[in-house]
Amino acid sequence: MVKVKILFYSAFGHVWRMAEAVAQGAREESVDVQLFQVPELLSDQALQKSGSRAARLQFASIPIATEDDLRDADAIIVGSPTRFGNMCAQMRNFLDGTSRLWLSGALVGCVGAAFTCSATQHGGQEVTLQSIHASLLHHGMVLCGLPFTEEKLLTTSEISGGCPLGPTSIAGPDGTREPSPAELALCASLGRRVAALTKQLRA
Ligand SMILES: Cc1cc2nc3c(=O)[nH]c(=O)nc-3n(C[C@H](O)[C@H](O)[C@H](O)COP(=O)(O)O)c2cc1C
Repeated sequence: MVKVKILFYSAFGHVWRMAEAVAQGAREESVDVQLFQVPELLSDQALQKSGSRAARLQFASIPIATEDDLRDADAIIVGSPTRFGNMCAQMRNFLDGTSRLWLSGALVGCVGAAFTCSATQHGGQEVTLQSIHASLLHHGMVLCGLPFTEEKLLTTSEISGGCPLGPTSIAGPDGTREPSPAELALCASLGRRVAALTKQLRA
């Protein structure tokens, strides 16, 4: 069965919620879906101070990925919060630890995609997605995004994340805005698209 792996980091839960929606969409295509978070780099004390320790408890049961967990993936979908207009250090650190996969060409031809969340509407979402895409392309992966045939990409009546590079969400300056139904629908759509494309490539 086609294996779709979803890899994410989340400090306050927004990217985790998006990851669950991506997974739900992929499962609709009857593929094997696994969710992983990447290792934390901050101390418990630092997490406590930032207020993210409690939020992270909500998804503490999701396994922490190792490089080997990706070896048999047919598709990898990566989610990271936007940090200073880029992916977060935890995701960068994890991807930097995938040299053995790169050296063996294990991910060449694997399907890849990305999603992100930022505090502000123009806080660097597309640059973050591109930074993830660049790493996936270095592994020889085939990228999947969201076409403008996605109805929710053209929603004009509400402020919403999402772009052709992938699903996005806006947490708001104080982090209280949750991913909206339209944004989660785009996450699910990406999951479905990646799963369907991977099945076609593997057939
Ligand atoms: C160190 C740091 C840097 C950040 N940089 C940006 C940024 O460049 N643009 C932006 O809009 N939001 C920025 N944010 C806000 C995060 O993107 C936001 O907290 C995150 O998307 C929430 O996702 P999460 O709940 O999954 O952690 C930053 C947050 C932190 C802690």
